[in-house]
Amino acid sequence: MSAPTFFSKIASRNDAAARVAALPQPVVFTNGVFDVLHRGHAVYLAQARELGASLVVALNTDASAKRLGKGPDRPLNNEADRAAMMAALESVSLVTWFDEDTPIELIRELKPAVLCKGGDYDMAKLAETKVVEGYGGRAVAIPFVDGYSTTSLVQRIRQRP
Ligand SMILES: Nc1ncnc2c1ncn2[C@@H]1O[C@H](COP(=O)(O)OP(=O)(O)OP(=O)(O)O)[C@@H](O)[C@H]1O
Ligand SMILES: O=P(O)(O)O[C@@H]1O[C@H]([C@H](O)CO)[C@@H](O)[C@H](O)[C@@H]1O
Repeated sequence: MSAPTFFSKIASRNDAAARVAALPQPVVFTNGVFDVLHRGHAVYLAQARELGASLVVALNTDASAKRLGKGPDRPLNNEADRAAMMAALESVSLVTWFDEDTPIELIRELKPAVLCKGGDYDMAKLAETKVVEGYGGRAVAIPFVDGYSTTSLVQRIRQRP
């Protein structure tokens, strides 16, 4: 049996710029850990995709994700597994990674037309917003879907007897 075609949506950091340039434009970009997927992520990504013709998801590498301090054993899913789950979603056009603390360098390189985060972020306070607006792009917060977060899901699973 051959590998599912969605694996072809995964691009190395080195290949990301060329792959993004070949996507239908305008490109929407988002970033994050996306450790254990939940409904909030699925709705968020589908709504982000509607803001353009393609959606690029940049995942924190495992080393970068660990530095965010979400917990000593986070991420629970490694970077290759998180990328596979992202690529399997219909709303996602391309998946890549970044190893820094923020996606700023990658955004400078890819120059997406739209930068998205969930409504748990104030876009006006993000350094990424200045970068995107600096080349004529826009930064958009997608409404938060209440009651869904990976951290609360993991806590609930761990509390079960
Ligand atoms: N419930 C939600 N509704 C809308 N957007 C969300 C929701 N949860 C996360 N997002 C967005 O998804 C992206 C990735 O978020 P992240 O992987 O940190 O999810 P999380 O559930 O908050 O995880 P954690 O609890 O581990 O911090 C971010 O842009 C975030 O704003
Ligand atoms: O999954 P998260 O925690 O939403 O992802 C983080 O987002 C940060 C955001 O873009 C700026 O605060 C980013 O800097 C961090 O590297 C994670 O991707």
